[in-house]
Amino acid sequence: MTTAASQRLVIATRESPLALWQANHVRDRLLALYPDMTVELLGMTTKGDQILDRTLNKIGGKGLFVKELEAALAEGRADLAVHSMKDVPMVLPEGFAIAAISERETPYDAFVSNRYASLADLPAGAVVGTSSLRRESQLRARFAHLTIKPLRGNLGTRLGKLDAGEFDAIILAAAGLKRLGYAERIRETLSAEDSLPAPGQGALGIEILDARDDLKALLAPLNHAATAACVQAERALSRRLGGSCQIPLGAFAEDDDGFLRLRGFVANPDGTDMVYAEANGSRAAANGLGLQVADLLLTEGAAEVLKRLATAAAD
Ligand SMILES: NCc1[nH]cc(CCC(=O)O)c1CC(=O)O
Repeated sequence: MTTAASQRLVIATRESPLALWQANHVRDRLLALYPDMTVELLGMTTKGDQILDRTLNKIGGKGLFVKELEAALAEGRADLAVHSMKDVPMVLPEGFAIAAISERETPYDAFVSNRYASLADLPAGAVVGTSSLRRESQLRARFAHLTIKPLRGNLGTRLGKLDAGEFDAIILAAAGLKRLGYAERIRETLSAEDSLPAPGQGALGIEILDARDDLKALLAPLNHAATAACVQAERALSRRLGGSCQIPLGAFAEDDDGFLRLRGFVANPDGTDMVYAEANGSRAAANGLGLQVADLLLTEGAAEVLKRLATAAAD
């Protein structure tokens, strides 16, 4: 058994520029804590990166981005996998754990356009690119006059399609744009009222094999308690509602000195039957808060919305 100081760790990561930025960020933080450690990246291509002509909800959802990385952990080819928490399924496979969630970058969605300064400026028929049912339902609820078209691919690809004139505007996570140095392309940061973020948006998670107690101690300093509690509440809400990217759902928690406010919504993809709920609770009870807001949503109409979505998906 080597000590942490001289340990060699391998981080499994997707090879998109954003994933590599995130893996390098975790490596830098580890090296700052443990200067004598060796940290290497193992780049991998996932199914979610390969299949770009269909929307994620049609090809199996979020799990597509993490399965290959988990296989590398299980086979001992890597010690850690770094993920955007937004891409991590609500239920981890048996034997895996999220050992740390680092401090959140901005959680909000961003409006990006070469022609218009804000969402409210878009004229009738303007074409907005997004493949997220969460973003689409919220846009349609407030701006029924817009045309929503699918947009997939990594960040650079998406900006390229906007620049090629395929869209009047696109909606992206502000966090990814900031990390990759594209902050100046954000024309408007959408508030939580404009576009409630996705569970885990803007937060990074480090996944390990649950049995690796050695890594848990080592990674503990990278965990940010407030972010971890917010993400836990958001994910508990989403999990209770069967959360996946097949459901138009948002969940967003904010931590004010140990006191959480959690907001959630569910709607039809066309923005109708929008159900919204929120509640407050202590950081220590984050999981229960998620379940509480999920139950509020269910009793206020989300149960019917989810049932209709399930029926439609089975057709
Ligand atoms: N769905 C892909 C994805 N996963 C995480 C991010 C952004 C970074 C983050 O939320 O941490 C993005 C891109 C986007 O939604 O624009």
